Amino acid sequence: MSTASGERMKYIDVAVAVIHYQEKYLLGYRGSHQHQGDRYEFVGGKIEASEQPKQALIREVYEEIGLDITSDGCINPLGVLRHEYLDISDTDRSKTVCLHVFRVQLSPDQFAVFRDKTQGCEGQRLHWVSKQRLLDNQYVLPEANQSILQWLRLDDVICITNQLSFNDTQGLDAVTEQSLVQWLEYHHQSLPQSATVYVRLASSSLKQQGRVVLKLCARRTDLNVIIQQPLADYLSQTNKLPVQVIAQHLTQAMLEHQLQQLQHGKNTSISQLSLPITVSCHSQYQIQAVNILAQYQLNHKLAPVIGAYLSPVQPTQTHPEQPCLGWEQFAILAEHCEVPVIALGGLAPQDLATVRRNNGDKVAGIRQFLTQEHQKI
Ligand SMILES: Nc1nc2c([nH]c(=O)n2[C@@H]2O[C@H](COP(=O)(O)OP(=O)(O)OP(=O)(O)O)[C@@H](O)[C@H]2O)c(=O)[nH]1
Repeated sequence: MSTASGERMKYIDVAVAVIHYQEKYLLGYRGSHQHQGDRYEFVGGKIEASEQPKQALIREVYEEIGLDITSDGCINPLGVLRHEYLDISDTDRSKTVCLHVFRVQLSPDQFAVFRDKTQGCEGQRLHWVSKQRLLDNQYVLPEANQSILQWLRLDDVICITNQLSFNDTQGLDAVTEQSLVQWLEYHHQSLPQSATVYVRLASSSLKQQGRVVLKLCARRTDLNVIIQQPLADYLSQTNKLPVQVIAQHLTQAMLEHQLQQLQHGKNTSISQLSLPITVSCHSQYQIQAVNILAQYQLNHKLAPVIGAYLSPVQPTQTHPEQPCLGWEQFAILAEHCEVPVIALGGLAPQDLATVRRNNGDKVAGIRQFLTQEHQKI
């Protein structure tokens, strides 16, 4: 594509492999002559015209490091990122890359063969690095990769709290002291150590909800907490946002509202908080909405969308009659989502491998994620 002044605008699709074995991640190193050179990178390269992203991924991984990822291990999509680079040659005005990012989880046998490799098939340096150091930005990566790190920061397993009912029969919009104590005690006992937890509270005043979240965070300083977006805003405005809060959540209704804003040419009304965003969705239409919102946030350098809960996958104990997606439909919908998909509904933490075989990346739930047997902290 050329502009009136003859400057070219390039657009390239790239397959990117986030290869890891447990908490060790594989990075290559880009030569100084390459675009975004002298930086670490994930293994990957351009998708050819005749290829699907996953085919290109398999080819690139084989060409670059000699690993056949079709035979063993597990591949699942993480998301799609479009990023405009302006740091390029005089003849090109800009270059937009569309990164199709996949998680490639190696089997123990694959890792045993590759753990000592320090050089790829094209002579490039290879490094196995710890997840902690990778996420701490110890390795300078191409600009577009910041979003990938944000995705990886969210835990693989997310607990959701039981609802806490508020009693507004007396027009007080207050949670009874007794039910609050019970709710806190139960979650204090049942949430696993260092869990990532979406604190789901029935609608009530933000003041009431804030009180509950502050009490939970005071008792369990080890938790990583996700709360709904209006509550995050409220706590931030009152300077009370606990440090444990790692993300703000949009319900399906909030997501659709944001989409309407964008369709009417308005900006989203999500606050300027830089807290990453998670969203709930149930249909192809809502996945499109997630993709539009995620790209908008990225283009405007706003808080990134780091995960989409897609539910219900299986029947749940509380709503066995509710129609659910089933794995086949889940896999089709998840494939179209441009941020990592969190499977929810009738699942247990042990289902993570099945989730990943079906294009999801993380697993969430209530009953089977909270355990009374968990050791008291
Ligand atoms: N392989 C890889 N490429 C990435 C990553 N992140 C990212 O923005 N890119 C961009 O995606 C494009 C990948 O192109 P490439 O590696 O096939 O080719 P290249 O531009 O380095 O060299 P070439 O044009 O001589 O083949 C580059 O513009 C690169 O900056 C990443 O983690 N891995």
